[in-house]
Amino acid sequence: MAVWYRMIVEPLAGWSWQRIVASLFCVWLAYLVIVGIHRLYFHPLAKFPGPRLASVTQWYEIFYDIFHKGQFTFEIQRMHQKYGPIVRINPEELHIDDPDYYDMIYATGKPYDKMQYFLDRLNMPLSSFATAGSDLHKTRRAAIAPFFSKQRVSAYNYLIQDIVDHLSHRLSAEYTGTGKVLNLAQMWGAMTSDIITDVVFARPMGYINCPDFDSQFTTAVCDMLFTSHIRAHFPIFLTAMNTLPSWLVKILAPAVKPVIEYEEMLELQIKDILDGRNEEAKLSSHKTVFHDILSSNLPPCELTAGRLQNEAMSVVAAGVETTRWALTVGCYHILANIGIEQRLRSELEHAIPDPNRMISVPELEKLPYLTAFIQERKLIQSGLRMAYGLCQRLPRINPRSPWQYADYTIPPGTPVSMDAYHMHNNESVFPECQTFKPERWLNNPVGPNGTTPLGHYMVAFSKGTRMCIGMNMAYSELYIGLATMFRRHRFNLYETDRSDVEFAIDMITPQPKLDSKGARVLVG
Ligand code: HEM
Repeated sequence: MAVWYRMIVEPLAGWSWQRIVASLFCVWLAYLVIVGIHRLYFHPLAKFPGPRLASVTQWYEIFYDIFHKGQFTFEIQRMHQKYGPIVRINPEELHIDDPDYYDMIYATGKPYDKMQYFLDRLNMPLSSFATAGSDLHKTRRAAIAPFFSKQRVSAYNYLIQDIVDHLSHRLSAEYTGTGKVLNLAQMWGAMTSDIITDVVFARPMGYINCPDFDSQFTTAVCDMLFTSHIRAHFPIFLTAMNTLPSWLVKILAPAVKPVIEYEEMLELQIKDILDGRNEEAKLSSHKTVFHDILSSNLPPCELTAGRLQNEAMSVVAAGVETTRWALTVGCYHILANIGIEQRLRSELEHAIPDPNRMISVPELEKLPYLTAFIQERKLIQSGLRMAYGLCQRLPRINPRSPWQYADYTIPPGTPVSMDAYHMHNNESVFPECQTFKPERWLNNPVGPNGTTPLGHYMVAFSKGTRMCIGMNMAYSELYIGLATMFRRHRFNLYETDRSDVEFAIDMITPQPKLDSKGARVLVG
């Protein structure tokens, strides 16, 4: 008989089940106490400041993420107010609030990893975005990078302008002067979804034709974000969900049905592409991201349908919600500040005499006020809690050497995070950071040291080797979308105030208060 049986099972033979359960409970408690003591006094991060409870248990973060609905980013801010610029926010991770340290963590050309447990959040483990190790990430990113270069994105600008023109025609036909209420987030969501599906798959889905611009696709992307904390903290749910047949999951969890349908749709599209059946792509005037991936140096194991589906999902998830929210918040602040709206309109009218003949993105980039506005919108995305790209922290790991922060030596392998929310809320860099001021970006402003350009502290797209790969496309969407809409249409806010665009809930991307009906306007 096995030794373990003689040592463990035989002595328990005479025990009642109550005694066994009570004993197991005591062993579990003792284990927790030992782990807690280790984390508090003997862990490599024991000397770092922070709430003791957060150092002892991950449940501190879970409480704010899940039970308090996306409030951990705000809790981190409170920790910094109490404990200083470096805090231990959970048993294994540090967070830094110091704008001058950003370049150290988010450095270019450094082999820094991402944190594994964060990567389950979006259920796309094979994407570049969710690849923890820096070497594999570098290979995967290199395969999609050419597609997102400035030059290639410039070549797609006509597609973006076409989609925005279509949207603009719809506003003229259906909304202008009719009293019909327009939900800005829905409109921009339909647009960003169409831009991505057209550019990525060369298979435009026509979401901008949906009644009220209410596209199921955008809703699915949003729903995906709303389950992200549960997936991050309890990956078992994800594993269980992934092993069940999708028809069953759709019945058991109807809320995730649109997400699953969306994934299935992507899978079919990718199979079409791999089988050469993607007719739209063949007829299309431009290469899709898959042309780049398939003609890259990636080995065959990196070119499976599952991997490509994950990559596509990540591009869609990263590109739809971020840009949609940025445009929505941008519009709100233009309309809520009459002086800003007038100044922007007069610049656009001067630069674009005929509203039906829009100018190119490079020409739009030269308009100082529109550019300042877009910078300030980015600032607001992160700093003023009104909008964001990604509001959640972005942990990085230096696996081989320590980082030094002030007197603290951070052990190799420790996840260290910073985020745009703290960066852009820093009063020493952005005085009156709660005020929306495009003017702060005019005349080449500098940071607090008097020499570093202010733009250096803008991190909405992050920095370094893992920074946003879609930044050029996002800029094109912002320039073309805002310039076209404000050159051609007049909007008045409808039953909407700042709380409808204010960052209240962290679901990786910022979400407004739960009972918001959205930023809405009437088109004049
Ligand atoms: C205003 C709009 C946008 C903002 C603020 C934004 C922000 C960001 C940030 C902060 C990251 C870094 C995430 C991390 O470190 O974990 C990121 C990554 C990424 N973004 Fe964006 N993004 C925007 C638009 C887009 C668009 C339009 C696309 C694609 C069409 C896109 C595709 C991606 C991808 C694929 C990554 C992962 C890159 C990698 O891991 O190498 N993003 N984005």
